[in-house]
Amino acid sequence: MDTKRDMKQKNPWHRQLTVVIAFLFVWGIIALVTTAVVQNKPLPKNSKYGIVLDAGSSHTSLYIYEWPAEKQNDTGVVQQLHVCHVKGPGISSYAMDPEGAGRSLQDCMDEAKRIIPERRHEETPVSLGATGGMRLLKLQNPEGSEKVLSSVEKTLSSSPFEFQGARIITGQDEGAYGWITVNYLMGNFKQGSGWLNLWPKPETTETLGALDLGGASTQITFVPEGEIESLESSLYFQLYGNKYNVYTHSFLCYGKDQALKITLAKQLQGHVPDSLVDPCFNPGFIKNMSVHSIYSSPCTAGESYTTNTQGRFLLKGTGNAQQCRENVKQIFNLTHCPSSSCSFNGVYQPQLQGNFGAFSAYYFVMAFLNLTTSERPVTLVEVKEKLREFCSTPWQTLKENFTNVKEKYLGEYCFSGTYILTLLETGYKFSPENWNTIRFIKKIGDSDAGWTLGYMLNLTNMIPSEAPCSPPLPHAGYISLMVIFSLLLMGLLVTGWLCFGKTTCTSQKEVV
Ligand SMILES: Nc1ncnc2c1ncn2[C@@H]1O[C@H](COP(=O)(O)OP(=O)(O)O)[C@@H](O)[C@H]1O
Ligand SMILES: [Ca+2]
Repeated sequence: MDTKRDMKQKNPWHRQLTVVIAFLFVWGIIALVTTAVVQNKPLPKNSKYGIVLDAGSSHTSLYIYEWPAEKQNDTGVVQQLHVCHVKGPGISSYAMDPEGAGRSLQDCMDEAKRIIPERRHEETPVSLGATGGMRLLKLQNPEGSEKVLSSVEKTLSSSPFEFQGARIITGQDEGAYGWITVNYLMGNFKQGSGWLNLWPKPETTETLGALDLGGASTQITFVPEGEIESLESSLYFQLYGNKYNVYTHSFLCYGKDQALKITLAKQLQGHVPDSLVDPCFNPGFIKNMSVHSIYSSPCTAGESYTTNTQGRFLLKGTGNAQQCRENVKQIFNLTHCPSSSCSFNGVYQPQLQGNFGAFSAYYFVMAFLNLTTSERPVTLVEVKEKLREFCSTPWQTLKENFTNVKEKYLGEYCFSGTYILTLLETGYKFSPENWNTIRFIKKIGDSDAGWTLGYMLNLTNMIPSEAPCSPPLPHAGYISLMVIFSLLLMGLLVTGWLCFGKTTCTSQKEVV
């Protein structure tokens, strides 16, 4: 005991040194933990925004998208923040009042100004894409369509946002961007990065086909199994390092509103009577129609006709789904096919492949008919049975049961449902066997299925062709590992020092 006390007395620095090292050790741990906590504190939300206006044949919608500024190249980070529905008809209806087209967008633009933080306005891209309605107007009245585009351009470019153009997009682009949207939202464009991704990626990643039904045009887009025979229907994408050969076709005039005009024109066969009995409308349904509204479209312009003196006729429903299907079938020409396989009107289509998401009017109509919400997929037989039952319901009963549904839509659901069935079965060749590959969808997550998101991702270069290089560990993981390893090292150091210190003491003791 005396020897020990002697030693401490002999070495007065020993205790102080231990205290200093212990203090440094504790301080070091506190510093490390504080750094980790501060570094991993969630950053304040730093979002960027983009605006796309979908100028459809029947209406215009303004979509606002949002994404975290630091992650814009990752897959699946862009989300729909808001949608504003423009009051009034689609911009193609303003050919006689082009200024009205631009004016109609103002309310939604003001709404976008309120929603997007002001400091982001200048850098927020805004663009407008017009689809089937404007494609038809351009065919019929090129000057009118230019005036309408200039008018909407004036409104958009006078907003504080970064104007990126107002243009008519091609049917091929409409199909392609719809396909990109649904697959982006489904997370199908998997990124290959990180140290855990040591395996080579499979050649083909499963993607979802896209079926879009509008009022003026309709698109089908999917990745087929083999080669795509026709160059004009073939798209090649390299996204996040994956390669895709995509088939797409857009049928102008086969949107449901134009298809109705063609179906009616086929029944009139150029002679307009005072009344037309039509199986595609409910029994008791009567509508006074103008002959001009049917024949003024470029989709029916080929047909010559003679009309009665008033230029109007009464459309009278009989509600017979089977006969309606026969009438609708007549607008699909199945007699010639110059390729190995076709959909209709001699248009090449490879064998259907994989699952499909059907959106836009496909969804509106099938949702109304209760053909989307079942736990299990609805069969083709059930769709036909539902249509038979719905079409035969008297118009008066429908009106009483669905007081909150727009009368224009309600009156057309029998035709629209039958048209969808015929387009999918007779047109695209879906059968009872692969009918269950179709899902009728409105949204994926919080974002609407449609072409606008894909359009914006492309316009702003947000889908890289190669997977972006990212560090093998996420930031939080990196900091945590650094702290753990540092603690381990310090622990080792202290243990070593204590042991070393003890040995020295012991040997000192022995020596003393
Ligand atoms: N609730 C609804 N029920 C039935 N049809 C609807 C409903 N909402 C929209 N539609 C229809 O969806 C279609 C949308 O087409 P739109 O995008 O305007 O045309 P396009 O894509 O051919 O330019 C129109 O036929 C419109 O009448
Ligand atoms: Ca559309």
